[in-house]
Amino acid sequence: MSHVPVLYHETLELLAVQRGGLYVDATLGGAGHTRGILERGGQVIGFDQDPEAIARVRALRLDGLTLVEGNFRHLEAHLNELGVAEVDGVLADLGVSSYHFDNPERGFSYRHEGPLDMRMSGEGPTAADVVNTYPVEELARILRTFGEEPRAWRIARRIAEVREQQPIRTTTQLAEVVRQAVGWRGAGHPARKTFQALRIYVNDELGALEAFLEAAARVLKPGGRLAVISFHSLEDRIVKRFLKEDARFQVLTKKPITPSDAERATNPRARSAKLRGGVRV
Ligand SMILES: C[S@@+](CC[C@H](N)C(=O)[O-])C[C@H]1O[C@@H](n2cnc3c(N)ncnc32)[C@H](O)[C@@H]1O
Repeated sequence: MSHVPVLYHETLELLAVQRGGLYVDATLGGAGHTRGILERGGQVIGFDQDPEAIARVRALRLDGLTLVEGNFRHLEAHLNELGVAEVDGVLADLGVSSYHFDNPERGFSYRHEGPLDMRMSGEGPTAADVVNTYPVEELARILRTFGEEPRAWRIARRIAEVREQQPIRTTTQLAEVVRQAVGWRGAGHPARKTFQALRIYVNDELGALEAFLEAAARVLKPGGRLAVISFHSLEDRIVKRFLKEDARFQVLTKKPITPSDAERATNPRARSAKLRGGVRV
């Protein structure tokens, strides 16, 4: 298993890494982008809420990297604990990594049989808890809001029927319930949006992103840069609006930077990536 960093050169260029500068990588993952910052002479404080990701990167023993196991929504508090008041750049490459998708035990993929978990941090309610205990109206709202799933009601009702008989415990069980509810017409698995919705909800990804952007604005030095890679329209909308409307930033990306044809061809995970950046004024 490995994770190929998305928009690698574009992100490092946008961050304008300076030798001796201090950077936050809010989403370490496999430390792909972090290695690039370190190679350019920057120091990195790297966050990940997933203990497995932190352990993997710790084993790499990278010079110049300080590790923080925690949610990036608490960026400012963690930096305070480290005695750091301001930094030269902040990067976030949002969502889950290939390590998550490729490990069936984490429950992120409808393609592999595994427990219906989806928690990045391993704490709090699982996707199975949500699917098996939430009222049908609330399930439908989650699928509509976080999956932009037009057939949310139909799927939620089918989930409610099935769980009356027995709880839905695995990824492929849920994928099959969704297929029963809506059929399989177009390209792509019919459960894709349902899985996206549950993942975003279980990890409160949008709430964390909003808190993170606010914190980034407070910890960046004037002239410091913020770079964010998002993978779906809900998070991209939040990043775009924040950079445009917050007077503390000047937008560096009028249009988002997207992967080249070559990157799309070699890394399917990159296909929906959008990179946006701003400079702290
Ligand atoms: C797309 S991967 C990052 C990959 C990394 N840029 C690389 O090149 O190897 C996102 C990582 O961020 C972590 N993550 C997602 N949301 C987070 C949050 N709110 N706080 C801390 N870490 C988070 C995930 O656990 C995952 O390891």
